Amino acid sequence: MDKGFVFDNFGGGFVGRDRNSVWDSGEAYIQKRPNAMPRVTVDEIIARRAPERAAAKAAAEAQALLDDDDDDDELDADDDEMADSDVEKEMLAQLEGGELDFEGIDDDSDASGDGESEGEGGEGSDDEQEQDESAADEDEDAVEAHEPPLAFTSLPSCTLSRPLLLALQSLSLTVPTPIQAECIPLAMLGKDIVASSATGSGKTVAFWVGVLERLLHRDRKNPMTRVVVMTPTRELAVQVHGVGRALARYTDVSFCLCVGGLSLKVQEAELKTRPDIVVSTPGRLIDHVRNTPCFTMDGVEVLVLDEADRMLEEGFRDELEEIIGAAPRSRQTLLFSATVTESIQQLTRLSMNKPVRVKIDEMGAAAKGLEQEFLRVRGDRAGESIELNSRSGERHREALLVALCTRSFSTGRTIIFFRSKAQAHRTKILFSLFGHGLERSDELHGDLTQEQRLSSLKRFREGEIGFLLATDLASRGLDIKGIENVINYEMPKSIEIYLHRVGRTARAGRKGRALTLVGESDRKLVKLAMKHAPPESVKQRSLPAEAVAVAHKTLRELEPEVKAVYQEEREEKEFRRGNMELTKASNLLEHEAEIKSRPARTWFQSQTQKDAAKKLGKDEHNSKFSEKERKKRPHAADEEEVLSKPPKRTPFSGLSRRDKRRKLANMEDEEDAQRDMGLSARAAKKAQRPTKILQAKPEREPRNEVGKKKAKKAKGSVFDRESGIAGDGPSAAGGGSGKGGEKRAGKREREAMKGGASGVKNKLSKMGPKKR
Ligand SMILES: Nc1ncnc2c1ncn2[C@@H]1O[C@H](COP(=O)(O)OP(=O)(O)OP(=O)(O)O)[C@@H](O)[C@H]1O
Repeated sequence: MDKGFVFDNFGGGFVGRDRNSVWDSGEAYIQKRPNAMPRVTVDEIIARRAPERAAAKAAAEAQALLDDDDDDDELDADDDEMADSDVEKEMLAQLEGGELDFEGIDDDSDASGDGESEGEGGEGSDDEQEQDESAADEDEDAVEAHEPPLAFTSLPSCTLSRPLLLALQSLSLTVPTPIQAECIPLAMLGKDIVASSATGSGKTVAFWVGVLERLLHRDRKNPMTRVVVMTPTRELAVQVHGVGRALARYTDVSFCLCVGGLSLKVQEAELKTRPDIVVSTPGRLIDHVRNTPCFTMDGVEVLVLDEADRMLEEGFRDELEEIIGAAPRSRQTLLFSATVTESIQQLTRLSMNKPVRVKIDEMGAAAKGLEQEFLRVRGDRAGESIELNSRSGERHREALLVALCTRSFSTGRTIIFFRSKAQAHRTKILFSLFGHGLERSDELHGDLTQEQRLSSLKRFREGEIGFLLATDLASRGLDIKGIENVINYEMPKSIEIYLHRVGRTARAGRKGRALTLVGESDRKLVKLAMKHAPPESVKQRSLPAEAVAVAHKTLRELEPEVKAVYQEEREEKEFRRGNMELTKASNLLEHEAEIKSRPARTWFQSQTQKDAAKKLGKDEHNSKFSEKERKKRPHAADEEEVLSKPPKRTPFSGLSRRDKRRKLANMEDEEDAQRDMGLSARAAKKAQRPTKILQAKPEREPRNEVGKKKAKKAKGSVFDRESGIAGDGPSAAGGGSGKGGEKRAGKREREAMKGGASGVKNKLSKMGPKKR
């Protein structure tokens, strides 16, 4: 392995301008429904409302001319607005007071903050970046001018086939990255692999080359699906599929992309041709396994899980178990991710064959060219006037974001991550209304149609828009050339999610910048993020108070318009729903016979189960650092401890569903057997009991209610009382706890059973006289 590996200048962006041929937008798989109403976008609604807005603006200006005292208007504002202006004042005071420095981040490293407030410094850093870019471009030209080295010839101990070498060369991939150098030979040998390396280090090529090389030697007379590659998101599947096809362009290997949200029919038709490779998301793959007659996983020789740790999280786990169960045990399994967690270790123990662990970078290390900035959001502390997630707290963040995006993040492409779809959508509305370049933005999250999602991504990668407002749907694997900045609107809930998000920039040896808005409660995660970063790459950013205040004021003025857009969206949605119902009904009337004759599809999960799994997944994804946990462990020495803590083991941990069921059944059988044994022991003892015992009633002391209850519990079984065990002390009769007593008595009974009926007899004969 080349320890001193440095990326050449071609790297960074399978789907960028330079590698357009790799990118397959997945459009071919989109099923066009002629009768379906297209969804209206935020931009369309805003454009439609333009005349209304202009009229409202004109009216407001006219009113302003008539009304001299603007300040009085401000005072008339409702409570909310008062709260906002309070926020503004407080913010200004804090910012002007220079309170923005926070512990945990090197105080010496706030140069960028100073630069920002001076204005020129911020510009300067952008210039530097541009210079870097142009130098990089020049270098590219220079390298293109002379003959490039033959691709991947430096791979130790293996030789790749010519079609693959040619494809690698055509993609300007000449020297294998460390993860590729390690994994390709192992994959070609058919070994199971668990591989991890930093984001943007070339893991996709690492598994594709090994897989494709194996496929070149397949039995062509017997076509079948031999390789299944799975990814957690549809967009990543589209990208991975595109890279695979580009690498296989000089071979006869065939592919099929099977992801949710795209046409089932197109996929079914392709699966009929028995493609060598299927790239899929788990849900859709199960659908095909169950419902597409010609598709089976019986011939699968290689199973690849990209972003494997995510796939093993709640929400995907059950699906994955079903898929793994459907593939032959003799298959080769390859797991790749930048973050390898305990869940992967569990899988390796269960369903992999002596996997080789390849680890290039330290867990928690971000890409080398990444500059990490943190901007403190004041008032996120509990008890302060601006509460986290309160409306005013949210507006404070929005103002900071807008100020950032109109200033130092206004150039280059920026991906902004949000925890919720709702906030991503609201920000899209705000950006579009705000203008000043922010309207060049699109959203990417699960509330959009697949067509819209792919279109957003396409526009972003082609540079049509500068801001992609995304949820964690886009946090893993996406490799888009030219993403210079990542902004985290809020700190994600775990260090893994943080690493994946910021890993969308600074890929393949390029430089990039990630800025995170952090609150007081995020301090520990910030420390964790800094742990593996060189000190000079971590900076604290501040913003001029005036810029934030201006943004705040404008956003507040836009609020009525935001509400109007929401209203239009609601109406639009209702209308679309009605239209859909109508189309459905008319289809049913027109094609009733055909629809009813279709074989019923079977589903892996019902909609309720699906929703529950989705929710669980979401909770697990977002709650690695739940507030509850924080409160419970306020003095935890190191948050990493929490991360590395293995999940609580239950008797069923790590078992497949079938084994779980089997174990449960065995346990139930055992319980039944024990219960039967107990019953027969009791029956045996009963038979041995003297028929009549004449005993004077002991004199009873008066007891209070509690005493009565205790006495009732302490009575134990008839056997205990009569055999005298009860008299041995409170514990013997279960005096302390009725249950405990019963348990102990049960044990004795079992012991007695072990010794057989004679043992019982002996014991009883020993006890009998004592009692009597
Ligand atoms: N051998 C190579 N030489 C130069 N560039 C490469 C090489 N291999 C891959 N790259 C570039 O590295 C970039 C990142 O690759 P890839 O998407 O596979 O990273 P990754 O490790 O899977 O990242 P993530 O963890 O974010 O999924 C790609 O744009 C590709 O162009």
